[in-house]
Amino acid sequence: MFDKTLLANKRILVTGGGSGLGASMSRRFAELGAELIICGRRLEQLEQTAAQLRADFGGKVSVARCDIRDAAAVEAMMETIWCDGPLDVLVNNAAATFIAQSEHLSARAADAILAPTLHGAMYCTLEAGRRWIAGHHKGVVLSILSTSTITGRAFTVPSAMAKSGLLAMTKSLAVEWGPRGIRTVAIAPGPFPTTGATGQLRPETRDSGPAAQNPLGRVGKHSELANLASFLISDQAGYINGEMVVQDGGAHLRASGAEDLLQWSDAQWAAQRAARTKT
Ligand SMILES: CCC/C=C/C(=O)SCCNC(=O)CCNC(=O)[C@H](O)C(C)(C)COP(=O)([O-])OP(=O)([O-])OC[C@H]1O[C@@H](n2cnc3c(N)ncnc32)[C@H](O)[C@@H]1OP(=O)([O-])[O-]
Ligand SMILES: NC(=O)C1=CN([C@@H]2O[C@H](COP(=O)(O)OP(=O)(O)OC[C@H]3O[C@@H](n4cnc5c(N)ncnc54)[C@H](OP(=O)(O)O)[C@@H]3O)[C@@H](O)[C@H]2O)C=CC1
Repeated sequence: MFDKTLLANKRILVTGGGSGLGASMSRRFAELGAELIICGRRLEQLEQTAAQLRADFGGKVSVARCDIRDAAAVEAMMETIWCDGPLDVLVNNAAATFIAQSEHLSARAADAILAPTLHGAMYCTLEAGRRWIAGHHKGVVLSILSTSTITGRAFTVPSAMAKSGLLAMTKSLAVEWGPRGIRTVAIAPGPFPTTGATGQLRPETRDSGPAAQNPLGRVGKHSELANLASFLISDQAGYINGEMVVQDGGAHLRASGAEDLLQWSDAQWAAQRAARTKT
């Protein structure tokens, strides 16, 4: 659907690019000619994904082991990246969440979600943005958000708060950094099955499937999200700034996606907490 050179000469950092939707986006970006850097905490996972991309598309793919909760580590990663030249695109994809009754969230539990999802993405954005501005280089920040930014979402409140904060960042920086040649854009995905999302959000005891709840009767395909992301970061989308594009089959127009959990009994929630304690 795109010219095979859509992203040629683009140097792109994808946080959490070793697995899940980050890996699927990275795959499409590589196919469209981009040079990639993928970061995450699990080096082996990153190396495996990078090796596959190199084998399939032959382009340059590097890995950076980085926990984005650590501001100093993010700064060091950006320094290393910029040694070889500026980035053109940052994709804020890495995030964390889990389902929990909010009254049972400890401060550490809330921070476990806010730290990577909100703070980590902001550290990455600031480190890239200040370098783009200093070097008079154009840039794009694409953040992967959620429809919880529109509906709110029960039982994943820290995630909904973090994603809403990043939407505010996207809109605010569009105005502040637009004149410096930096675009900020976002995608709000609906349900796209990944090991991370399924493991954190859909325990076997949760019976209501997202496909059945969706107006289109299905979950999203990774290729659909990867194509939208490719367009938004490309020069073809050069006049889109400060926007979040929803890609959920219309699901949020019907429900926030947590309504089934309102039916859970305290005993079910206790079992959910106990299952977490055992792992
Ligand atoms: C909503 C749709 C949009 C978003 C979708 C996605 O993001 S999909 C992507 C989804 N992908 C991912 O999420 C992938 C990334 N996920 C991760 O890196 C990890 O799973 C983590 C950071 C979420 C938790 O790391 P960890 O287990 O090493 O954490 P830790 O040992 O450091 O504990 C810190 C505190 O948190 C507490 N706590 C932890 N889990 C639970 C729970 N299930 N239940 C309750 N509480 C929990 C734990 O008890 C502790 O508090 P305490 O007891 O000390 O007061
Ligand atoms: N899948 C879905 O249905 C939906 C997903 N989203 C959003 O899409 C994005 C991708 O989700 P998905 O692919 O499902 O999630 P996954 O859990 O599959 O992937 C998360 C990625 O983030 C990385 N990561 C997590 N914490 C850190 C950290 N502290 N530092 C660096 N990297 C980190 C992980 O790598 P590692 O563990 O090696 O660090 C992993 O590669 C997220 O922003 C999510 O909120 C939004 C709505 C729905």
